[in-house]
Amino acid sequence: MDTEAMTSVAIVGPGAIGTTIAGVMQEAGRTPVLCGRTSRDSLTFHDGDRLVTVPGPVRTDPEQIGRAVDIVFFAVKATQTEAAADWLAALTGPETVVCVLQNGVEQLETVSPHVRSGKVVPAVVWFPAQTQTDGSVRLRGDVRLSLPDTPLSRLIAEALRDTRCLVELAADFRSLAWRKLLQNAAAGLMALTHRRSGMFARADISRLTLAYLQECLAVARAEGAELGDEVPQAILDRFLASPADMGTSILTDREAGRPLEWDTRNGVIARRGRARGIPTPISDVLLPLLAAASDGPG
Ligand SMILES: NC(=O)C1=CN([C@@H]2O[C@H](COP(=O)(O)OP(=O)(O)OC[C@H]3O[C@@H](n4cnc5c(N)ncnc54)[C@H](OP(=O)(O)O)[C@@H]3O)[C@@H](O)[C@H]2O)C=CC1
Ligand SMILES: CC(C)(CO)C(=O)C(=O)O
Repeated sequence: MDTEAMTSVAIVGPGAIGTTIAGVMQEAGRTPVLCGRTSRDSLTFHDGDRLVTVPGPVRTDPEQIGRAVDIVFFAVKATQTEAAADWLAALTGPETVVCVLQNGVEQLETVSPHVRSGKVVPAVVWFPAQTQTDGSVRLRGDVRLSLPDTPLSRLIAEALRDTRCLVELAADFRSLAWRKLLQNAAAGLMALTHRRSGMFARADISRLTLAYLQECLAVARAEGAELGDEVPQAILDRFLASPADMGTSILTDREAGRPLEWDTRNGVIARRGRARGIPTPISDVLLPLLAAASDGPG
């Protein structure tokens, strides 16, 4: 994998995040192989200024994949990892590197068992993107990823070189990943209320968010994340500074009646807290509500 020209790239999960990464590669003159669940001729994303079309087709049958690629961006929801595992089997060989574009702190545990090379790079995805009713993707921020500072991550950064996706190699990836998880955990409140960022301006929601983030922070620190006392307020301030109509991918799923990534984004706090003897009373109330909003009878 010495030169850019030789690097073959596939995107599994051409949704909001997968389409954005396909789009930035397309802008730089590199068209990835698109692998999804729904057959489509092309993908489109726009950011207000630019509209980018990525030629397809979106392939839907892993058995039609003839050979392994160099790099896979794996961007299905965490709830869809098992169902998409056949793509990983078809696309990966001994040298393939899989970069997991999912929220959470457990990508290595959940995705590695499906990757024969064992070469898996977790990512923190910082940008908001949302699929619109016409199937196009709306990008609402600068395209930015953080990866652990390792040789495998440098191959991913190289594949995205000269695109508008900023790739940061983080010395303390664990802390960054937990910082992002805390943001996602708080965003889970939007899925419960069916409201967008504007709701954080309510005094009662602000108080609940801060109390919940304190609980999450205690667990994150016990897990080895180095996060300061200012983090809960900084996360709340970020929601307050966002456009009032800014949503989150778990709210998009809630509105579409799809399964929610509640365990990956919120359940993990209670699970890890329990394992470390840290009480999580707020999670203990929120989790059954998120779980019931996602799965099961009624
Ligand atoms: N959206 C955002 O702003 C952000 C999302 N994230 C995280 O990124 C990850 C991806 O989220 P997002 O892009 O929003 O999710 P989307 O639901 O928009 O995209 C998921 C894509 O995966 C496809 N898919 C589902 N099952 C399979 C399968 N078995 N095989 C192949 N493709 C499949 C879906 O197909 P179909 O179209 O048929 O449903 C869809 O195209 C999540 O972990 C999320 O939390 C992180 C930061 C920001
Ligand atoms: C964009 C962001 C940060 C909002 O919570 C996110 O991670 C998501 O939508 O899943």
